Amino acid sequence: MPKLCVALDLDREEAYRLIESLSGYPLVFKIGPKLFLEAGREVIEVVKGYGREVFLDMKFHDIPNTVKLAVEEAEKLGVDYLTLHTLGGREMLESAVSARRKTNLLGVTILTSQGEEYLDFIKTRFPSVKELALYLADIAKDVGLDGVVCSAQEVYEIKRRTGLLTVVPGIRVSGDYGDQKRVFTPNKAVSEGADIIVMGRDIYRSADPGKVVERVLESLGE
Ligand SMILES: O=C(O)c1cc(=O)[nH]c(=O)n1[C@@H]1O[C@H](COP(=O)(O)O)[C@@H](O)[C@H]1O
Repeated sequence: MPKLCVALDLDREEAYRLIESLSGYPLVFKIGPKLFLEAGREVIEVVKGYGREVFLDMKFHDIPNTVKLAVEEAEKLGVDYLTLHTLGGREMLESAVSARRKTNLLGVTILTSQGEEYLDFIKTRFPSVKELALYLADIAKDVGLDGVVCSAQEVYEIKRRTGLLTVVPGIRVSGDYGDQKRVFTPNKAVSEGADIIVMGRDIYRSADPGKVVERVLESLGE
């Protein structure tokens, strides 16, 4: 059964209100840098207190030793999912895997806010963003990551090639794309092979977040 992940790109108080109001639904809650810097580990405890899964989205991209130390700390926090950039390179990813115990390590391939213009500097090797995302997903598989973050544009091919857990942001039910470029509906993403879809603004900016969550879960067959 695919999962819905709610991105809590909010203030501490707003995030706590939203977590509480949505705590009855089987959701994954994603904590990014803004909320983590403001609320710290307390927000992780709040989510866990409701018995829900925690996705700590720090998107590490640093030298191998620094990333390894960060993964060790995330393990101590007991988060369920943790992100790092596959563009950080094979050695960095292997170093992260060496520190991983229980947390699902997710390699971000190409951000959903990036489009074809991103490729200008590596065009000779990769004719499209999709090709580059596939290449990075293959590395993620190779080094032993648990999953990848990718757009719905390439998730089918990534799933087919790697069998990894697939996490797909850039999901919209409204027409307001904001900064996202590669955008798909929940159904389309899931039918292409997404295991977890990530939704932020369409939920937390809605007048009735619970209703949006219910509709999305319903359409996913919950
Ligand atoms: O790693 C992520 O979660 C992520 C990767 C990516 O390629 N694109 C992307 O949008 N995200 C995250 O997914 C969420 C999407 O939020 P909305 O665009 O508001 O639905 C944000 O928290 C982003 O940080």
